[in-house]
Amino acid sequence: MVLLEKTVDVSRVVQFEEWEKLAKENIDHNAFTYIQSGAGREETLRSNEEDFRKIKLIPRYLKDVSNVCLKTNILGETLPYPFMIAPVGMQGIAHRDGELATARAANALKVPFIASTVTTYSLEEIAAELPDTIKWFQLYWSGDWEITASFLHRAEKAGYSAIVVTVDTPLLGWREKDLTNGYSPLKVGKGAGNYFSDPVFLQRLKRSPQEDSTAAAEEMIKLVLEPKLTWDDIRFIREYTSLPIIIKGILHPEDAKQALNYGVDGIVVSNHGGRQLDGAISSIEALPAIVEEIQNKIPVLLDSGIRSGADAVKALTLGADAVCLGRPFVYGLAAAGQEGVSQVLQNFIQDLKVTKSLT
Ligand SMILES: Cc1cc2nc3c(=O)[nH]c(=O)nc-3n(C[C@H](O)[C@H](O)[C@H](O)COP(=O)(O)O)c2cc1C
Ligand SMILES: O=C(O)C(=O)c1ccccc1
Repeated sequence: MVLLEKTVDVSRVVQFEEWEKLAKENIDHNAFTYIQSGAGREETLRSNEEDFRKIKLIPRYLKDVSNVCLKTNILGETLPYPFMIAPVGMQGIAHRDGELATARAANALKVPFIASTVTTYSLEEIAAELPDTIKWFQLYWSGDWEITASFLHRAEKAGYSAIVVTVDTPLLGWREKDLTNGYSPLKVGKGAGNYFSDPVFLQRLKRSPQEDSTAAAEEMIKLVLEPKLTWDDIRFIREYTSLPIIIKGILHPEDAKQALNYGVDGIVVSNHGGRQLDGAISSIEALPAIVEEIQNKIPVLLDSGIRSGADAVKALTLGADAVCLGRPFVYGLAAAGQEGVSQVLQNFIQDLKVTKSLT
């Protein structure tokens, strides 16, 4: 029997809310809720969008905008647009082809892709879909040094050109809706692409994932996040990789200063899309003080709440070098796979062009 997937024509889908609606209609309820929801009372999730609305643009005119340039430079590489794909794990919950579909769409538009540690597919399989664009690897720095070293080695070998260390997740946020649903994509093996293909991890197991996938997933969950880590542990990563290190999840100017003290190569101002500390400041509100602290010494990226070209322009104007897209592309993926991601990215690019021209 041939199963016909519902195909949606997304060529005229533009609004974030419309993508969100299509995603909701298209995928499992618990998976959708996992993607959409935030931690606690979702105050930070809401602030991320609301705080963009509080910032107003004051345009300047008569400045020949027949040829606006959207390019940006980060770590010595030129990006055609100031957009990147944020590291989002477990994309297999949104679409069968998961990160592979997203990577194909990003690659075609030369939008850089940040692969998560907890992807459905392995970092090598994802890298193979990204021959024409920048790829970075996001590390969930396991307390198991050997596995961490193995991931760093694999990422370097597969052609990733920077390591993004996420620091806002020493443990998972208090996500009330997922707790109510009893839903965890890791438990059902959707984030195991890298662990289940890792020689060091496989050695640790009594029974292989083929023999007992539930037990293997449980072993993996024990390893993914490590609450003991401190700034000094950054040195370990420095020792094990020659790639640039970018710290993701900075909200306090003092932590931006620490990043400089520890010699990291870039930061991402982020509250993890409101999924970690509820009550945390929005990324866009946190940005100016951090930019002030960094003084252009290293690139500053931002994510959490980017829904339009105007949001991107606000972040760029306040000093970000580029912004990362999270839920918008995930909804595109859930709505229509590679096509959906591609359409979301093209909308962002066109919207940014118009918005930049008008400012
Ligand atoms: C379903 C989902 C999974 C995510 N997984 C990761 C991850 O594995 N690693 C990481 O650093 N951030 C992860 N994030 C956070 C994103 O990288 C990004 O910070 C966030 O989505 C930005 O907020 P926005 O979606 O509201 O734009 C995830 C976000 C979502 C929605
Ligand atoms: O869902 C997330 O936001 C996320 O980053 C994550 C990280 C580790 C395990 C599960 C989810």
